[in-house]
Amino acid sequence: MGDEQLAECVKNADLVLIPAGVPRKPGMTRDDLFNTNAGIVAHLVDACAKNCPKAMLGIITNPVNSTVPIASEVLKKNGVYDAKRVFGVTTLDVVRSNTFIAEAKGLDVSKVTCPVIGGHSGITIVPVISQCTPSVSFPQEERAKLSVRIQNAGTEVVEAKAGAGSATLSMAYAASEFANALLDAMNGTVGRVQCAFVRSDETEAKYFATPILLGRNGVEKNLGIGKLLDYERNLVNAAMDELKSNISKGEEFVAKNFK
Ligand SMILES: NC(=O)C1=CN([C@@H]2O[C@H](COP(=O)(O)OP(=O)(O)OC[C@H]3O[C@@H](n4cnc5c(N)ncnc54)[C@H](O)[C@@H]3O)[C@@H](O)[C@H]2O)C=CC1
Ligand SMILES: O=C([O-])CC(=O)C(=O)O
Repeated sequence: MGDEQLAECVKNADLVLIPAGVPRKPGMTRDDLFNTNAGIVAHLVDACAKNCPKAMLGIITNPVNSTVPIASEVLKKNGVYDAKRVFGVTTLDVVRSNTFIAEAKGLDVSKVTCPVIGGHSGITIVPVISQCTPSVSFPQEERAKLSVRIQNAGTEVVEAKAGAGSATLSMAYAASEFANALLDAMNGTVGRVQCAFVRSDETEAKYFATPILLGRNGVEKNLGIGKLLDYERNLVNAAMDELKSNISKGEEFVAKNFK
């Protein structure tokens, strides 16, 4: 797509979802996509900054832990950054958690909500099973197994598709859940909550996914991490180094490549 077409495509948009870029192949981490996808996201967000500066942005392209900081830095360079309007879409981690918990407990998946906090790759994905609604309990060994399966679920799909891509359709489902919740909130529905990877003061990482109360202007309130089990707190601690390094990598990319 040429720049003019792109400008036309996003002109005056209220919400832009960005899933453009390459998906993983077996043996790759999400971070391995950085070299290809960083520039794609920066280019598309730059077009948004110039043609729909007030739009909500939902960044789906991996590595989300880096592409969200990239989007934010590009918006800053354009003088139109509003942290309340930039989201990394991590809903698929919640969809997976809900599904696996419902399967394990014989529950109706549409009635299960399990927050997932942190980031969107491997050990940075932290399912908070202790905060699941309805309340569920697992022996520690089973909780740990389930948490690791949720962390590796994207890789499980990439391996199963054996080079034919990643979880495209479940990502589309998750993105529509996220987008519909945000659109409802933008139109005045009160009480819409989604976990998303946003600018955050919850931890020492500048961006961190937590449940977010959505409103007309995007992030209405960050609902925070809440109470964690020691096991979950250890998962958050274990995520920190990778998360911070993914975030810096995104910021440095924009600092180096965009004047
Ligand atoms: N956040 C999440 O939960 C998830 C994120 N993903 C990520 O989403 C991205 C897309 O994955 P899929 O849809 O499975 O891949 P896909 O290959 O099916 O689709 C990628 C799309 O990006 C477009 N594209 C490629 N280069 C572009 C460019 N320079 N400018 C504009 N568009 C471009 C392609 O034309 C294609 O339509 C990948 O980075 C993947 O890792 C995938 C699943 C879940
Ligand atoms: O794992 C991948 O490469 C795609 C993705 O983000 C997911 O399925 O959650």
